[in-house]
Formats: sequence, structure tokens, C-alpha cells
Amino acid sequence: MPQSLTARPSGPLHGRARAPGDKSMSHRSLILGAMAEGVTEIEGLLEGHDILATARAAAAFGAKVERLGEGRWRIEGRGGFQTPADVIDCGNAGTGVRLLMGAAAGYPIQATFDGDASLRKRPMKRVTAPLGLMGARFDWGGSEDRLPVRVSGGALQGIDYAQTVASAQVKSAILLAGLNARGETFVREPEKSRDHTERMLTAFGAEVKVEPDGDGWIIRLAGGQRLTGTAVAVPGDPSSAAFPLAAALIVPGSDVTVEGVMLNPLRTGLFDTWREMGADLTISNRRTSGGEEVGDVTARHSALTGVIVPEGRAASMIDEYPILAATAAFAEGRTVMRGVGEMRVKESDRIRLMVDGLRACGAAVDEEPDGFTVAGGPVAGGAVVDTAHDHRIAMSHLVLGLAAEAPVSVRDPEMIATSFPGFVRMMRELGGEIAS
Ligand SMILES: O=C(O)C1=C[C@@H](OP(=O)(O)O)[C@@H](O)[C@H](O)C1
Ligand SMILES: C=C(OP(=O)(O)O)C(=O)O
Repeated sequence: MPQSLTARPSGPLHGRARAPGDKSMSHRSLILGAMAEGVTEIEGLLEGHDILATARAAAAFGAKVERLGEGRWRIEGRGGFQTPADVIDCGNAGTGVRLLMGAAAGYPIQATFDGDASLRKRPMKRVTAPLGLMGARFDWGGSEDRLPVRVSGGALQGIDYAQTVASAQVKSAILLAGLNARGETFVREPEKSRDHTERMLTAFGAEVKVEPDGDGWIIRLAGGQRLTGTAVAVPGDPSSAAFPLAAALIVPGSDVTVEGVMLNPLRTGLFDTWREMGADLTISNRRTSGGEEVGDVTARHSALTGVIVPEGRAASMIDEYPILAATAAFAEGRTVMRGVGEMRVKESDRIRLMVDGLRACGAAVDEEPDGFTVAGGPVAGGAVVDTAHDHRIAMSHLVLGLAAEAPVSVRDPEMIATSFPGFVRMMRELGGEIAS
């Protein structure tokens, strides 16, 4: 991958593309497959770097992990994790490390987790605190709350845990640990977050009870349940599909269809928001695949209008605010995004990076502690943007550059491969001019 990539003002984007496998479900299919007894066959697995790190971790914990073909993987679990020989390096993946820590905590083993420079900056206590209450021990390698950390697991007790922020990663870590704890585990969420872990645990034979509770729900799981390997079909990732669809919305004359996009309502907040902005977005060929609703999503160039994004929608589109902000720069009026302080603790401080990048491209943006506002208008472009090695920041600015008045370059685009290795090729095939 070159040191920078440049997107040039492009003619209309046209065509059909297939969304890469969903990252959240890909991590979970490997982890549950490794925890289960027997064979799990996965198709449609995302082969991004985050997921390959989780596949290596699954093997290090004792599962037999084989790649059968493109997106086709076979995992033979041993019904438990063994102490790995080496440090578990989760690379850039918050989801990978947090879910794996939860899974590992349930077994009487020790494992040290680490990651790249970005992952080493991200908070881990949100997961280690509840797992600690369950009885797991954590020894921090450097500063508390940051990787590397050694987990000593086993002999856990179920807990009743009320989350303050709706986080699917924290919920999932607790549930995976709870599987091997004594007694019942409860997780209370203030708002609903993605429910792939609950759905997939059920597919692997566990009983998970979910009850509504205000705007959120209570998830309940009895300890001592066994998982049995199963077949998993991973549908397309709406968070990745968002990039070609966004390009179609902002480049005049475009008409792009992304096939096989997962439409779980806890993941489609961006599509709802774009529609409210006036986007011409249609869904066809709705069907069920891998226990999830999927469809083909078509976006056509649209005159967008700024909106106030409801704060309660944040969890259903938390990774999509960067690309929403890029499209908002082309809308008429202001788009207000609040209640998204979580964006500051992702692969980068995504509020700061988007504010800086959009301003460098000539957009008017206001930054707030837990959000930002983008005022739409002509986007000059003509900037070289810092990505802080964050895949979504890189892709969002490249999409923006396709519709700006002058080219936009991004530094350090190699991280795009963590979630969307085929991004540049797909954008080029659709007619987007992106080159090194
Ligand atoms: O559970 C998951 O697969 C994810 C949950 C979200 O993080 P939080 O749980 O921290 O909100 C999201 O940002 C991440 O990309 C994937
Ligand atoms: C936040 C993200 O992922 P993770 O937390 O797994 O690093 C993301 O993909 O935008």
C-alpha cells in the first residue's frame, strides 16, 4: 500500500458491487467457533486484517483453524480455550481484543493481550471491570486501562451488570465470560446495541433471554452452557457498504447498488438518517441469510438537506458518523451530530479527525465535546488529510474527494485493509478515481 492515496473529482459512479463480510459477525463466528465443540463452517468471512488477527488468536487458544477458500473457513473447536504459547496480538481490533478477553476469562488459563499503537491507546477497563467483578484477574503491563494486559481466568461467578453506555463489545465480553460462570449473568443496556452475539450464541445452541427494559433491554444467560459448532453465513457489512453508497449520493449522475447488505435494524441508523436527508436509497431483494435480514441497497445521486441526528440513534450507526459527516458536507444546511462522545475512543479521536479533515477540505464544521456540526456547501478539497491510521477516516475522505472541486489525498491509507481490503478496487470498478 502506498504512503498516500488520492481521490479525484470523478464522473458518475455506476454499477453493482458486493459488500464485504460483516466485521462484527466475522469476529464472533471465529470466537464462538473456537469456544464450541465440533466443527463450524463459515462462509462470507471478512478477510480484513482485524479478522485475520482474531483467526490467529482462535488457533492460539487451541482451535483448528483452516481457510478453505475465499471467505470460507473451517474452525474445529475443543469446547474450551487453552493457555496460548505467545502473546495474543489483536492488531487494530477493539472488537477482537474485547470479545476475546471475555471469552478467555471464562477458562482456567492465562493469556496476555496486546495490539498495535492505536489499540494500545484505547480504554480496556470498560471490559476488565465487569470481568473482574466476575472473578477474573488482570495484570496491566504498562498503565492501567491500556494494553498489554494479562488475563487470569476461570472460576467465574455470574453478575448483574448495568452498562452506562450502550456498547456491544462490553455486553458481548460479559456474555461470553458468563457462559462459563456459575449462576446467571445479566447485562442491562441503556439503549439497544447490535445483538449479533445474542443471535449467534443462540445459533450455537445456547439459551439467551432478552427482555425489553426502557429504551434498552436486559440480556440473561445461564452459566455452564455448552456451544456446538454450526454453519455460519456472514452477510455483507452495512458499515462498509456505506462508502460506495455515499459516493453515489454525492457524485452527480451516480447510481450504485451494493448487494447482500445486512439490514439488522440495530445497524441501519445511517440509512435512516440519509433518507431523512432526502437520499434516494432503495432496498430490493430482501431476504434472510445467516439469521439476519439482508438486501441489495441502491443509492442515486441526491440533493441532501442537513438534519439533526437523534442521539438515541448513535449506537446503531456509531462507526458511520465519519462517512455521514462527509456526505453532510454536500448537503444544504447543517447536520448536527451529538451524543457521540464514544467516537473519541475508537481507532482515533474520530470527532477531531473529521473536524480537521473537513475543515482542511473547506467545509465549515463546529466541534463540541460529544459531537460536531457540519454546514454543507461547495467542498473545495485540495487537501492532504491526516488519518491517524484510522480506516474509516481514510475511506471517508477519499469518498469526499470524489465529489470535491479538487483532489483529496489521505496519508497512511494502509489501515483500510483492517475492515475493507477491496475498497480501492471496488471504488475504481464503480468509476471512482482513486490512485496512489
Ligand atoms: O460489537 C461490535 O462488533 C462493535 C461494537 C461497536 O463498538 P462499541 O461496543 O465500543 O460501541 C463498534 O464501534 C465496533 O466497530 C464493533
Ligand atoms: C470501531 C471500529 O472497530 P473496533 O472497535 O473493532 O476496532 C470500527 O471498525 O469502526
